[in-house]
Order: sequence, then C-alpha cells, then structure tokens
Amino acid sequence: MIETISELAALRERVSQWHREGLRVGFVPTMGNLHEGHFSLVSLARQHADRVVASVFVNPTQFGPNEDFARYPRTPEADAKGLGAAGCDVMWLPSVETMYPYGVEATVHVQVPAVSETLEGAHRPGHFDGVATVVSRLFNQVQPDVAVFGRKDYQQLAVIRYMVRDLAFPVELIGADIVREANGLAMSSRNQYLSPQEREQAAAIHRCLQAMRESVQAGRTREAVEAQARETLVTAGFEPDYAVVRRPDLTEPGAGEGGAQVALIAARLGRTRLIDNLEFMV
Ligand SMILES: Nc1ncnc2c1ncn2[C@@H]1O[C@H](COP(=O)(O)OP(=O)(O)OP(=O)(O)O)[C@@H](O)[C@H]1O
Ligand SMILES: CC(C)(CO)[C@@H](O)C(=O)[O-]
Ligand code: BAL
Repeated sequence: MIETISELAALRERVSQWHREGLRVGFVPTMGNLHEGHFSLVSLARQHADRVVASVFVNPTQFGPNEDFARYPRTPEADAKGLGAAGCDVMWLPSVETMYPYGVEATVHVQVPAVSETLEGAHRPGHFDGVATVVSRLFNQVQPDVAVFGRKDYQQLAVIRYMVRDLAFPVELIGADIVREANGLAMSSRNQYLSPQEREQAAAIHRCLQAMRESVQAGRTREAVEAQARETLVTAGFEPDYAVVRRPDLTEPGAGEGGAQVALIAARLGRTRLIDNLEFMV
C-alpha cells in the first residue's frame, strides 16, 4: 500500500526509520501526471533500493513567466495509484509553503552555471536554477541513498550530476533509458497537450534524431547535420529551438571526431514544446 505524505516531519520519521533498519532508500523526483516513463524510473529505483519515495511537485521556480505552470496537468490521485502499482512506498506531495518556507521570491537559490546556460538553459532562462534549487531541497527532505532521473531530460541529468559532485550530496545518481510510444514519440506529461493528429506528427522528432545519428556516423559534418535537421523539422511543421549534436558533456564535437555523442532536439508543435535526444557512438 502506498502512503501519501505531505508533512516534512512525517516524511523524516518514515525515512529515518528505514535508515535505522539498515534499508537503502531510492528516490524518483517528478512533477506528477505520471506515465510509463515515470513508472520505469520507479522500477529501476526498486532494483537499487529497498524502499522507494517518489515526489510529485510542480515546481514554480523552474517555469518561465510565459510557460505552462498554471495549466500543467495535476493528477495526484491517479499518480498515487500508478506509483503504488509500480512498487513505490511513499508519494511525497509537499505544498509550495513546505518547499519554499520563505516564499518563492525570497528562496535560497542553487545555481549550476557550468552546465545550465546552453541549449535548454538558453531557451528557458532560469529553468535549471529552479531545477537545481528544488532538487537540492528534495534531496535534503528525502535523504535518499540513490536517485533516478530520466535521460529524456539529458541536460537536467548533467546539471544534477554536477551539483551532486560539487555540493557533495551523498546520493548515487542513476540515469534511466527513454521510454517511447509505439511510434517513437518520447513519453512526456506535455504530450497531453497534443491532439491525436499532433501525436502522430510528433513522432517525426525521433525519426529526425535517428537521421542525425546516421548522418554523423556516415561522416557528414556536424554543421551540415544540424542544418538538415532544422530543415526537416520545419518542413514537418515544427518550430525548432535547437537540433544539435554534442559530446556527452554537451560541448561541441570537433570535425570528424569519434566516440560517444548525443543528438538533442527541442521543438514546438503548435503550443506544445517537446524535447528528445538520442545517444550514439561514432
Ligand atoms: N519518456 C520518459 N522516459 C524516461 N524518463 C522519463 C520520461 N519522461 C519523463 N521522464 C523522467 O521523469 C522524471 C520526471 O519528469 P517530469 O515529471 O518532468 O515528466 P515529463 O513527462 O518529462 O514531463 P514534461 O512533459 O514536463 O517534460 C525526469 O527525470 C524525467 O527525465
Ligand atoms: C526533477 C524535477 C522533478 C524537478 O522539479 C523536474 O525537473 C522533472 O520532473 O524532471
Ligand atoms: N521534465 C523537466 C521539467 C520541465 O520541463 O520543467
């Protein structure tokens, strides 16, 4: 039976009891409106821990003023059911006041400038400050031994890795594979904003990532691959924010460089902004 906890004292009591019993605690942070992608994170956490906590918190500090904070889907009852079925022990459901006791404006910020300013950070100014700020306090609240993040949010995982190392959080990080719909579309809460026709159209992002991988592996220059990808996306009805090839640390690979690389896309389809990526070897 999953337990929903909204008071910090009760969460602390539950987790410290587990730690006293010598149990390893896994943690999956989310913004709720959960789908199979999130549940795969819970399953992975279960493989690495004896007990699993998942948080559901739509974090105001990571949304820009013109973004979808107000309309972001909030479905806590369905989330609790799904988490319970996936093997989660506690759903941590804090209020904004619990998360930000001095208020959102007056909060202590955690910033990770080294990884935050490019790509998503360039298009969503302040986004990763909000993510690092909330994840640092979630780690302090939950005190997990291991935390699982999806590789769909590739740059987010890089930001969290940097923060964990730099601030010496005693948390092991695990990146989970991207879970996709049958047509290749990466699962995402924001897919709910898409019409049935747009859902089909949105699968073009994954096909475009695959084409980018093949072109890089065939020896085309990064610049040519990126230009072609933008053109493909525009032709398919998207407004791309970026379509790029990067090293795993998100720096630009040199001409003809081999090794591990990642193609990343962020693009708007109507009012919906989607991100996806594909890791590959050259
Ligand atoms: N399709 C997926 N496969 C693997 N992990 C995922 C997937 N979708 C989300 N996640 C991971 O779940 C965690 C919580 O993400 P979040 O609640 O923002 O879900 P989301 O579906 O990505 O929502 P959004 O539409 O806001 O991007 C993150 O670590 C994210 O990378
Ligand atoms: C990690 C996270 C839960 C922080 O709000 C969020 O950015 C997300 O859902 O990926
Ligand atoms: N999945 C990352 C959360 C966000 O887009 O704000």
